Amino acid sequence: MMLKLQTKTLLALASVMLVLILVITLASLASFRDFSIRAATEQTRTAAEMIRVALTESMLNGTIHERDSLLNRIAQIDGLDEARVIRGPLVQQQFGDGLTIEGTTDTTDYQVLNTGKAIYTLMGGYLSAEFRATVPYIASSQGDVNCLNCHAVPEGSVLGAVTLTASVKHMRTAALLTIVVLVGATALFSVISLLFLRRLLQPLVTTANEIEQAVRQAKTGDFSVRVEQRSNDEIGAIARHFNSLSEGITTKLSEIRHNVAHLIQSQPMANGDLLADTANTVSGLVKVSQFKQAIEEDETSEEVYQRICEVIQHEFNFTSNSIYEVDETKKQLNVISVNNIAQAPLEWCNRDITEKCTACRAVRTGHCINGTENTLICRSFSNEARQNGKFYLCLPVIQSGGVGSVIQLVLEAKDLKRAMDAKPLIESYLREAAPVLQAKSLMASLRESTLNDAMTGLRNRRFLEEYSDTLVNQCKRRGTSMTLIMMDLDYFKKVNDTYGHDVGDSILIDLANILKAHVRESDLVIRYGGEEFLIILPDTNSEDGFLVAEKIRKAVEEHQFQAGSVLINKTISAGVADYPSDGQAFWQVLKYADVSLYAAKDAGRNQVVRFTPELWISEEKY
Ligand SMILES: Nc1nc2c(ncn2[C@@H]2O[C@H](COP(=O)(O)OP(=O)(O)OP(=O)(O)O)[C@@H](O)[C@H]2O)c(=O)[nH]1
Repeated sequence: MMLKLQTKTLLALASVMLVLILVITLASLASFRDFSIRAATEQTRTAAEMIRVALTESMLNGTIHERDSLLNRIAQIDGLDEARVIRGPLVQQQFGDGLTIEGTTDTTDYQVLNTGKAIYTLMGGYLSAEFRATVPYIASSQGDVNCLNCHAVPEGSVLGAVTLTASVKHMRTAALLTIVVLVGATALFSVISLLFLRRLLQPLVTTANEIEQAVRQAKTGDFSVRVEQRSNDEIGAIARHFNSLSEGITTKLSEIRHNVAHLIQSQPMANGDLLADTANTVSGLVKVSQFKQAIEEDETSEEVYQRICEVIQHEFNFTSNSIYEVDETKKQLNVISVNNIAQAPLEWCNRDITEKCTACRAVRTGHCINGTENTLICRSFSNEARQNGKFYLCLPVIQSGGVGSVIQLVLEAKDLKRAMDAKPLIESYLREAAPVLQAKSLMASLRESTLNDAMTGLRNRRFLEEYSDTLVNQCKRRGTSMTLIMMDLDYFKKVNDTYGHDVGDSILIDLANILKAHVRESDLVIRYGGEEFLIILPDTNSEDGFLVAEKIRKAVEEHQFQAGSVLINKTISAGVADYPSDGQAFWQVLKYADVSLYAAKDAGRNQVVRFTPELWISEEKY
């Protein structure tokens, strides 16, 4: 059980006071007892001396036989209760037993007669009111009267003793009275002190209780509780400072909250704990900023999407999700990832969204599609998923005013609240990702454009420079060969000269289409120079490659090109070389294909020549 501050202080003070009273009582008792004994000792010693003098005088005067009445008179002295003389053995020997009362009565008498030392004692215990003194009379030849004149005893021997009893009752009464007064005064002082202290502690205790209450509330994020300022002393100052601290925290937190709301464009999550909520949201924003830094340094949009996946999975713990991207034509949706797996098959939406991107409601409207309450809001959400109790939240990523991609969270009933709470922060991530994704895709298409030939749409020589290593590595990895076909239009100059460059251009475009139409999707058609084209056939040996080249040659020969208002026929010549059987270096094989092309030209054109080592007569090394 926790003792309150006030109770503890009052208990401590009460204990101190009790001990003080006890000490005062005991000290008073001890000192009064000591004083009583001293006073009674002095009194009885004086009385004993008087009796001795009186007895000596009686002996000298010959009235010793009247000593009985002398002792009775002495016993009448105020404060003395009894005076009794005891005759010692030597005196008894000399003068007989004496009076009956002069015999020894108790051990104290014997002890005094034997030792010659006086005994002073309180009779009957510590608080007794009766004091007894048994004082010996010692034979001495010194002083006024020589005892040895009358007593036939040796010097220093014990003649007898006198036992006196005196009442110390009046002293005890006085002592008890004093103690009562002292204790009473101390008790009164204690009570007054306790009351005063209680009054003094009251504001401190009340303020402390209120602060404790306010701190308790503050721990739950509620800083609205204020403490009443009851005085102008330090306690009042504590209350005042506490209030201004709470005020400051509330204001600053509200300010932070306001700024955070501005940043995430929504009210931050609020579970009632202002501090914890704000801290959570701020740390969420810090992560958003770190995310932004990371994606800016990423190279491709794929890496950015990968990071979005990681955030959704690890930061927000939504494992079922999809990411879709609107393609360049703005007509289709590409699946970027499903459940964090890149380019996985569609799982949560119908196929129609990939064929027509406006089938996706998020793409069509550019708004967040909240399928957490009504899963029928988007018809493209998979029926199967709906029947399996799945919900969804689709967040569009807006780029240049249009939807660039869509992040879809697929949820179970237990995740709905969590998803709605997380939505503003996820949207913050997406807002940061949007311009970066746009920049990456612009960069990619820019880069793509530098690798393509603008007129024919074919890859260009620059692409070949970048891609040749990949092609070679693929061949090595798969253990296959690839065929390079270098081809050139025959007498193309004539076309330009006769029909003009525009006709020449259109013939080149037509030729590019013929070439593309006669190779596989995986083959590469490159505009290598003006009217020179290179076809790369991966995983193809030179025999098959030769057949492809021949097929193309034939197709061109049979094709009629539009030259202004007339149709004309054109032919091509081609040289075929094979990597790696003709050469170990890509550019060497390319040169061999070129050499073969020129051999075809030399042989009369409109033909395909397969490279043979005899064709290579140059000393030039690669
Ligand atoms: N219209 C047009 N002509 C081009 C283009 N690139 C190159 N040429 C022309 O193609 C012609 C090539 O001529 P030549 O190298 O003499 O070859 P050719 O006339 O085809 O004769 P052979 O190759 O020997 O059969 C030149 O007149 C170039 O100007 C282009 O993009 N458009």
